[in-house]
Parts: sequence; structure tokens; C-alpha cells
Amino acid sequence: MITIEHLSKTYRKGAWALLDVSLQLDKGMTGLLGPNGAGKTTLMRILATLLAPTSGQVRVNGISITRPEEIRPMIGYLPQHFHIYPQLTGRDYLDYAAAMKGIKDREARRKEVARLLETVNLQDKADKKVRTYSGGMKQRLGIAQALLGSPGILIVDEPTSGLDPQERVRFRNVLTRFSIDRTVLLSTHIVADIESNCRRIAVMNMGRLVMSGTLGELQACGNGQVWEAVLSADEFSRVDPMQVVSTKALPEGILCRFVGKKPFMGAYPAEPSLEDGYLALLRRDRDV
Ligand SMILES: Nc1ncnc2c1ncn2[C@@H]1O[C@H](COP(=O)(O)OP(=O)(O)OP(=O)(O)O)[C@@H](O)[C@H]1O
Repeated sequence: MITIEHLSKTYRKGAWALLDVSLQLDKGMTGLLGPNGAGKTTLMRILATLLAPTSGQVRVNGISITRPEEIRPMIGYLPQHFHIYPQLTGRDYLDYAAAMKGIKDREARRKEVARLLETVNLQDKADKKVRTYSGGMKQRLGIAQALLGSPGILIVDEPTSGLDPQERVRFRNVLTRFSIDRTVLLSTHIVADIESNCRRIAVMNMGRLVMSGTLGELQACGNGQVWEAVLSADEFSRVDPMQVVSTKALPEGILCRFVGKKPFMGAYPAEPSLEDGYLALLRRDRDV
């Protein structure tokens, strides 16, 4: 369990990258959602003890992150961008990463690496060089690296950007399996990644936590805020494009969806999706 209390971070001469964030993360997968620059990576790097906060407290299973040597064995971290030497094989890379994590005994390392290669379903490619891996295979290798030593907490930063849909689904399934008996924090700006995986959601915007709750609660943020209308091409050309969140071509015209205030008289109310709830929440936050 992770308890975050009044956490703030400012980079040198910068604005607040995090401002007074308080949040509790329990077992299971929590989705961390937010637009670019919301503060997700900053928060995750602090939790992984790679960055010191400016103020506030974080406890991992009751231990303060001011004691990183005690925290690090409990946490696996997959950063947004991670470097693997392309000349190494997947197996050699994991062996190296296991040595860096302090698994000194060669036989113990061999067993741990074999176990993780199987877990992320890379055993057939284990002895191929990383430069021959697809994006999804590299991400799975990244997850294997984060799982070295079986940490109870997994922090994964925007894992599916750049993956094709098939790889995304495979990667999500691997993560879902791990979240059953672990605390997993998964950051993304792709709402669909959260929808299929997460029990709970935290939404950040401009360094602040603007919502924390269930998927249903986020979806409900769109209640009374979602509108649809079928427009002709001419009518569509006169609509402010910033107001339209999606369109669909129909035989009778263009079905447009709007989030926010009723855009014009002829628009009719529609049921919000999770994405609509998220957009409504961000718009409300921007307008206050
Ligand atoms: N090393 C740094 N030095 C100065 N400012 C930084 C640094 N890293 C991040 N920031 C700033 O802190 C804020 C939060 O950035 P952060 O990377 O945490 O957001 P994010 O939600 O992870 O964004 P993205 O989805 O684009 O990865 C941004 O305004 C960013 O410009």
C-alpha cells in the first residue's frame, strides 16, 4: 500500500509540477490519467525514489521514501523511456538488470531470469538480440525487468504509447495478471487502457489531483454534459472544432458528439462514456 500526503514538487525555477497531492493506492491496478504535463511522470519518479519531493510525505507499506534503500526492493518501475543495449539478448539484459538489483548468486539469477522470461512470454526470443524485438516485446522485457525480485508494487509509466493494437492488448493482459496480488500504478493518457484494466482511477491536471475514485465515478462526471447532433456538411463547417469530441459518418449526415454546455438548440443529451467523463472533468477543471 502507498500513502501519499500533501506531496508537492517544483523543479528549479519551474512552476509546480505537483501541488498538494494526497492519494492512497491499495492492491490491484490504479490508472493514473492526465494530459501531457499533468505531473504523472514526476509523481511516479518520486514513488520510485528517483526524485525527491519539495514537500509532503510518501509511505510505502508504512516506510517513508526518505529511506530509499528499504523502499527500492519493494518497488518495480518501468519508466516511459528506458534504454536497453540493442546488442544484448533479452536474457543477457535481464541477467545484467538482476545483478544491478543485487541478485549476486549466478544460479539464482539464471532461475529468476528464466522465470520472468516465461512470465512475459518471451522465452522463445530470449536469446535473440534486443534490436530485433518489436516495441511490444521491448515493453514486455521492461516489465520483466521491473518484476525482478518479485516486488509487491509495480509502477508503469505510459507503457502502450507506440505499440500496435495487438501488442497493446497483449501487454495489458500481462499487466492485468500481475495486478491480482500487487499494487500497480499505470499511467497513461489513453482512456481505453484504463477501462479494460483498472479498478480505480486517479486523474491529474496541471500538477493537481482532480479526482480519485472508481471508473463509474469518472464516467458520472459526464452526466448532463454530453450532447449529440446529426449535422449536414455545411452545418458541421460552422461548428467550433474544439467543441466536438468525436464524429461518425452516417447516411443522413455527420453524427457529432459534444462535451460541456449544450452547444446549440438542436443538440440532444447522450449517455456519457468513460472518455466523456474524463473530458468533462478536465473542462470543468480548466474553467474554474
Ligand atoms: N526535469 C525537469 N525540469 C523542469 N521541469 C520539468 C522537468 N520534468 C518535468 N518538468 C515539468 O513538470 C511538469 C510535469 O511534467 P511530467 O513529465 O511529470 O508530466 P506528465 O503528466 O508525465 O506528462 P506526459 O504525459 O507528457 O509524460 C511539466 O510542466 C513539465 O514541463
